[in-house]
Amino acid sequence: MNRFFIGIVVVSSMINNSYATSSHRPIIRFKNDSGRKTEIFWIDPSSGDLVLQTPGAMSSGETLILDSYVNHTFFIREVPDRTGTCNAGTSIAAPTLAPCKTAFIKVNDHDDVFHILEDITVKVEDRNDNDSKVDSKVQDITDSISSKCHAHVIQQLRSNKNMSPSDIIDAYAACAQPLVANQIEESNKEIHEQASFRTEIARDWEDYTCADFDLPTTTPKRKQTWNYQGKEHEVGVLLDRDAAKVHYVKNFITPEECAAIEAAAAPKLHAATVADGAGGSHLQKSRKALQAGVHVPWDKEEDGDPIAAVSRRLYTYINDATGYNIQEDGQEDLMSIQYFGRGLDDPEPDRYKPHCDGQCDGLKFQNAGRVATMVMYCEAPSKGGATNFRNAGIHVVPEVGTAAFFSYLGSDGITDDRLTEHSCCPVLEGQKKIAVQWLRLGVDEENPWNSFNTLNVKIGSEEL
Ligand SMILES: O=C(O)CCC(=O)C(=O)O
Ligand SMILES: [Fe+2]
Repeated sequence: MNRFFIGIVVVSSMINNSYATSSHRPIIRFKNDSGRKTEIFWIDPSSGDLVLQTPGAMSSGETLILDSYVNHTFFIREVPDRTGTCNAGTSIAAPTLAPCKTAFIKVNDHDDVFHILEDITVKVEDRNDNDSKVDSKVQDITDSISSKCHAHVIQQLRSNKNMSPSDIIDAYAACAQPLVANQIEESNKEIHEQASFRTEIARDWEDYTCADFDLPTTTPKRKQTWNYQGKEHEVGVLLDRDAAKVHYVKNFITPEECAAIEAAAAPKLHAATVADGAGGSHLQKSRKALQAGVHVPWDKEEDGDPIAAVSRRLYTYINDATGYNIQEDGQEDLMSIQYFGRGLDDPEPDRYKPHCDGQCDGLKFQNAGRVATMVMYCEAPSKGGATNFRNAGIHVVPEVGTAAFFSYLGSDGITDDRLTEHSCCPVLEGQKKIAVQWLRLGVDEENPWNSFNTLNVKIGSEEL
């Protein structure tokens, strides 16, 4: 076989359409950019059977073209090499016989290209991803509106030769306005459909990833080092957007610092609560853990107090990573959170379902809200308990001493649009102990965090 051949396989008849939810049949492409062999299966929704679409596996560089149906799901699997090993020769931490990586995708009504990447994650090239397609679509729309209105104005000019330049402009505007409004409505509808599709995929991803105890921490986009007081820390940059950053930082918290936080928390541990959306917070099923706030003794910082030391380190890291320039005055206490595993069969395990710590609605930031979080892992469970960012496809497996940092406010004052939504997967075996600092912007000594309710409205200033 010609070794420069880039295979393209077209399959159209292997999938039956009895479960189609739309008459549109998107043409989808799987492009194997993973550098290894993969197999793609269609999941038959009636039986759950995996139907192989790539007999003999798909080599790296090959493209598989399918005409599919909206809502159909495909399962992608890395094929072990001749030695039975997966991930061989990659930058992914790959001990021999590391588990083969897998992924799922769901088809929407676009003719999408699914790029299978090195770590068998899937990057979807859709209209949003592809600037040139967006540009040409915008061009098509403006061309269509302007040619319609041009014709309309010419017609008016023919019947009324005395039109003044301002009449002509008015006539053009009267024609274009409803067309533009109509187009905006159409676009909003499309954005809404895409958002609900993403939410659906994210829900599946959350369930699959939390159930996969062997899933490693997502491979960072890049690694860098952070130097603090003469010590180098490895940083993995997992997500790097202006309004949404996720990093891990290794060797961030010491056993002594963890012990000091846990000792201060021990007498005050109580069931954790969740903001109720009406300004207060209550016990909720979505969050099952024990927690206690730990006051940071800033006055003992100079004496080397371990809680103050790790707190200073985390404020410095967050300001270095974001430029927010957050000060410690008026901030929330450090929170010690503990989850206990009660076995694989526990119907209601300790966990924290997907949530945002602060505002993540893609809207203007409301003063005094949370803008960043530092989760520091002091004890790691043996099964479950990863921190999972389902909308960003990021999974952080707790490792004692490591911290997960995330921030959710852009430099333009607009908050993240759900990419930093995260969960603590069910903790099934062992214990997970973390120290969490939620950081706010706009609080200070005179306006501390608890002078605002959970809607960030200053207490006493609510409109009646
Ligand atoms: O347990 C974790 O990994 C995340 C905890 C969390 O999201 C929180 O306390 O806000
Ligand atoms: Fe959280």
